[in-house]
Amino acid sequence: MGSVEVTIPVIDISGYLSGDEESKKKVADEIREACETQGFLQVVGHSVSIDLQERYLAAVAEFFNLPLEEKEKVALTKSQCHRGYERIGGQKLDELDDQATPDQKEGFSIRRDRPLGRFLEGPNQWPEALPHFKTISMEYYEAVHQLSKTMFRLVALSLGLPEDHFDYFASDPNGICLCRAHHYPPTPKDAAGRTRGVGSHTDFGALTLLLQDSVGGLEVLHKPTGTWHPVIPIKGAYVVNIGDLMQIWTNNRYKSTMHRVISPYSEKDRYSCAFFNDGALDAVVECIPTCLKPGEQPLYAPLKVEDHCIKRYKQSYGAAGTELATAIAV
Ligand SMILES: O=C(O)CCC(=O)C(=O)O
Ligand SMILES: [Fe+2]
Repeated sequence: MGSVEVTIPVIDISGYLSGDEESKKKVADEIREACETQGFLQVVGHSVSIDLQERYLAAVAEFFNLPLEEKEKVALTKSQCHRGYERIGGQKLDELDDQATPDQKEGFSIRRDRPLGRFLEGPNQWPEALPHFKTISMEYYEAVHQLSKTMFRLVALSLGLPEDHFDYFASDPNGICLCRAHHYPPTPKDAAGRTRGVGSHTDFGALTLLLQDSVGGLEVLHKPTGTWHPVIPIKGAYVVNIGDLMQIWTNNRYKSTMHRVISPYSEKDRYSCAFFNDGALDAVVECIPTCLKPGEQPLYAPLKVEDHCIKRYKQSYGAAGTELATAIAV
């Protein structure tokens, strides 16, 4: 695939979690290097157990296996706060091609459960046909949110900032984190490599943690050559990538990289789950002064998370995203 080799670094963070100062520095250095080059890395030696990941992915597979009418009972289109089931083609995430076909994936989104409030704030929807799905999903949500907070701490250290610099954002109890499970149906040989699981996009938030099974298909763009490179699945690992907000904070020092899911030939279904930490609606993201080199100016105006999310939801959900944004504006 092209003549350049792009290897996504695998970083073991157990030394950081042990609290040993030397190891903390080493891990922070590795994170910096990965964020400055490709903006993607894989994390192992973390706090989420393989047992929990496996139980969760098994429950996700059970959910997507339900008859369509059961899944439609908890459809995202019935939610006023963007939670629940998205059928195949519900979202179109392609920033490179206007004519692209909608994404060939189903999704199921959850966030923190709360009363209906502002944009994206409200209750989750749960399938009655699968009573244990709520318990395991929320257990997984809490565990991956915890790891997300850890990753923000590591990113802070990697930028030479106090370790708790992003805590207000990553741990805000009013945060609008999104945990979205995906199902990509098997791809027949004649469609392999051409089926768009997810179109090319960057992630809107600050930092994404993705759990993927062993099927593969996630690819990242190497911008200088325009070539795509696979993120090889590693059992138990999280693919961590920089999102748009972190790119703004760091004035492009940390890269929010285009990625996509191309479906390889497979008789197996692919399952993945992405956790996006977008902070709270009122958070304002702007260039961190120490990320400016002498003589440099901020490349982006300060951005309120709420405005940014409304814009990006409209872009990727079309009419449905617009309805959602209008609903909250009144
Ligand atoms: O399922 C995957 O591997 C990636 C999904 C993704 O990039 C996204 O949901 O933003
Ligand atoms: Fe993504």
